[in-house]
Amino acid sequence: MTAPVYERVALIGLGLIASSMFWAMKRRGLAGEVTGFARSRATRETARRIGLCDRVCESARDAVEGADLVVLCVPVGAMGAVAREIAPHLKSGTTVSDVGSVKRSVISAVAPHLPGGVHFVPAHPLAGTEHSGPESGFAELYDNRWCIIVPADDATDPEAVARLRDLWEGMGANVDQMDADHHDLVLAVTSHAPHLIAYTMVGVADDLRRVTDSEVIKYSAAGFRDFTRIAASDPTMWRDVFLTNKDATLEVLGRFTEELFALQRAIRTGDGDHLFDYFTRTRTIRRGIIEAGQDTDAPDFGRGAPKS
Ligand SMILES: NC(=O)C1=CN([C@@H]2O[C@H](COP(=O)(O)OP(=O)(O)OC[C@H]3O[C@@H](n4cnc5c(N)ncnc54)[C@H](O)[C@@H]3O)[C@@H](O)[C@H]2O)C=CC1
Ligand SMILES: O=C(O)C(=O)Cc1ccc(O)cc1
Repeated sequence: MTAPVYERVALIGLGLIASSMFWAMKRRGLAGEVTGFARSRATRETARRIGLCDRVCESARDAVEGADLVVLCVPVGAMGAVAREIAPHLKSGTTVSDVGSVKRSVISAVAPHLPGGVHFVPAHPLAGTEHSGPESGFAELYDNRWCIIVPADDATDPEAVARLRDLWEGMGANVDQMDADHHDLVLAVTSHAPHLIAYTMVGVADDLRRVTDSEVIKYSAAGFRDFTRIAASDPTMWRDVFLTNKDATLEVLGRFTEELFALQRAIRTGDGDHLFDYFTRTRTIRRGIIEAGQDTDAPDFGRGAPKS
């Protein structure tokens, strides 16, 4: 057990990410009391039944009252509305953070609502699964994964940043810091575009089912199974990710399409050298990741550098 990093933490939105935070905080005694709120009554009832949060409140206002840290764990498109609702009830000196997969749009949507005296320290744990809801969380989700802290501006109180860093490290994560635009571009390459490609591939296979009958499922190889896992991710969350990280995702998809066309052309023209060289280059990238110790064949990404 460690000393609590925060006496009072409020989690708004009680799905995979918030529930994993709760169990991870409890595992190491990182928070005195954790309150929670979710919009749906059914989610609040489930949370109470499984002991998720020390106190599940009937309003966001009650949950944040007196909190030292408030973490917004709702879909990216809902962050602004939640910030507006809680803003008048935050005490001075509170830190507001979030866990959204996109940072620039969350900063733009949340920051204008927060009163002076409240520290805004956005963050993004690079850890998740295709499951959602209060029952999908587990204490180990963040172990040895990256969490990226993205201070809203240069004037952010360094002590507030350091404290949030302590919390994420206590929950098992390795913490890095980045600016919002860089974060959104990196994530468009490593997470957002790959998710869209998985959604597309599963959609294509489903279209072809008319031709292949149930063989798509029967003979699906490991690669395709990974696609189906990713394509089972929450539709609301991913709709919001693409709508709010529009520019970076479109930039990456533009480059992806160009490369795909070049590979398509190589196949059509029988240009084996092009295919061989391309696959040799990509194999080197994969080997580099393994040598850096950033992959252990885990199904999800975001494994942080091993703790020394
Ligand atoms: N699922 C993943 O793998 C990861 C998700 N994230 C980010 O974390 C955030 C939460 O994602 P998950 O926990 O996976 O979602 P989830 O779907 O499991 O949970 C979301 C929760 O927010 C609640 N909610 C939705 N709108 C609300 C509102 N307006 N007011 C109050 N509660 C509301 C829902 O009822 C639900 O309890 C998202 O912003 C997502 O981008 C970040 C890293 C990984
Ligand atoms: O399950 C997977 O493969 C993921 O990619 C998890 C994930 C999804 C969204 C994020 O913003 C961060 C991590």
